[in-house]
Amino acid sequence: MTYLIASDISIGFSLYHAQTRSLKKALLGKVSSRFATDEKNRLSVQALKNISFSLKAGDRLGLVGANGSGKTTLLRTLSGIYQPTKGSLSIEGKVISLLDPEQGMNTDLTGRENIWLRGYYLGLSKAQIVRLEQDIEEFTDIGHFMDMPVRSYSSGMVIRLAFGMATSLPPDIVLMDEWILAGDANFMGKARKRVEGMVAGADILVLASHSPSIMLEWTNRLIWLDNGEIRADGPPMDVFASYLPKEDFEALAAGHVVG
Ligand SMILES: Nc1ncnc2c1ncn2[C@@H]1O[C@H](COP(=O)(O)OP(=O)(O)OP(=O)(O)O)[C@@H](O)[C@H]1O
Repeated sequence: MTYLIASDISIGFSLYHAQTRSLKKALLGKVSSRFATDEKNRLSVQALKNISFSLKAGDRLGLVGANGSGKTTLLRTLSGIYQPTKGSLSIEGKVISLLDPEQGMNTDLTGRENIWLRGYYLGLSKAQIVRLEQDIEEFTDIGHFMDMPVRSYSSGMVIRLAFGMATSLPPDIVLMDEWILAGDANFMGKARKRVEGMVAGADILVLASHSPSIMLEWTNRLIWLDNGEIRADGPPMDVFASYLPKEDFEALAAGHVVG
């Protein structure tokens, strides 16, 4: 049984490069400031504060909020990149995260070597890795670059490879940031089909995006993050009614694309 439960999660980052007295004073003095000092009197920013929700099979959660509201930090926490400073996370199911294009890749190695490394890491047999390699090679369509170091790739090629690798094995839980929607139009058609297939087969989706139309298409529940806290949680149109400017909400309700 797949589930994901976040219980009272908070995350603070120490800001090692912002320790001058005047800057501290300016940032700490603000009302409802997200800045605080840690136990060593270092300035820290509260990226997430008391986040709780639970997801079960069939849930498609969207994260919305202004720049810096904590969406990426929450996705990274759910994927295990960040440890919560407070609270806990309980997850059952195989998680695939499409968060940073280069995540988990060694850019000094070739695309092919990265695929084999990933295969070994996942405990696959040689025959399984060969199939994985063929699938990814065909999908990414980057030709001889497959045998060049990843650091020599264009950003579009890195996205293709990362995307191919991340979507090649069926997950229970998919964590996605909106970079997945960037890329050349030609590739996007192919990529979208693949991601749709992957999400359709998964039990749970968590997606962060700034596009209301994408959220309506992909999700059945929204959490609005505001300054690292949950401001609203509910069906997408209910949350959009308070989150979006009136004219955008009306356009969305009328079925127009709102990017
Ligand atoms: N590694 C880090 N070190 C210090 N502060 C960080 C770090 N990561 C995030 N933050 C801070 O945490 C807060 C939340 O950032 P986050 O990137 O999660 O927001 P976001 O909602 O994803 O924004 P955007 O829509 O711009 O991508 C911001 O104030 C940001 O500056």
